[in-house]
Amino acid sequence: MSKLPNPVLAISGLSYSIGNRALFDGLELTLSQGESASILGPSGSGKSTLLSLILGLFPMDSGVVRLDDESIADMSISALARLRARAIGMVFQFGELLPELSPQDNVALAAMLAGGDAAEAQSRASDLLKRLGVPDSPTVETLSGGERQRVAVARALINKPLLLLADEPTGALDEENRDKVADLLFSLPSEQGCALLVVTHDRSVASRADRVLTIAQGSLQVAAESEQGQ
Ligand SMILES: Nc1ncnc2c1ncn2[C@@H]1O[C@H](COP(=O)(O)OP(=O)(O)OP(=O)(O)O)[C@@H](O)[C@H]1O
Repeated sequence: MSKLPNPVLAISGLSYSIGNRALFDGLELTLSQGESASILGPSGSGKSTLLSLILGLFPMDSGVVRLDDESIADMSISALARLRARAIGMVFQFGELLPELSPQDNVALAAMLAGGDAAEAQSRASDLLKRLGVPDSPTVETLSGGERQRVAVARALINKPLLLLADEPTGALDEENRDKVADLLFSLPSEQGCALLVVTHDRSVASRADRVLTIAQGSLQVAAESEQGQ
């Protein structure tokens, strides 16, 4: 029997407090390539903080976060930055694109910053945007919200990440664009072989994931069906 690959993300015993409030207390989460999970939760429950801890943006109080089998707490800042660039793609609520650049330049820039060749980056960006159905435009400012968010997804994918993190990726979209972007995101684990972790308030988005989780008593629990909107 062939050996299963190690998980892309493995969190064990993660604890983190802000002041005297324990946001996480022994939180566990494992995600492998091809899998998706969503985290639902009210405002302030710690969803964005969890993503920041996974990215190693600030230190946890205790526990272990392993990305592509490397423990991030044991890494230097520069090694962690390289691991992030190589292994993680990130989609934010408002896209966070550079408004004066074209869709293609927004996407290609992410590949060039990761050390890719400029001509190859442009060609891959153009292919990816075509596949995601984004029209050409001199700047991203003239695109619709849904189109801009698809540019953000293309930018997150250009370096072929093992793990895609999305923080309220549909929070700024109307219902039609929300559904298109959610369909696209949740098609990626099987099409691209990445793992996907989405944090959202939106049950209809969350329910597309293989596992729908919620933060309760400092850890992740499977969300009740009533919470999942099913
Ligand atoms: N730097 C900080 N200093 C103090 N409190 C903070 C800080 N960052 C976050 N918090 C608090 O930690 C809690 C979790 O915040 P977080 O942004 O992770 O929640 P969230 O679930 O993502 O919320 P939302 O859905 O509104 O984005 C909140 O109560 C927030 O006020």
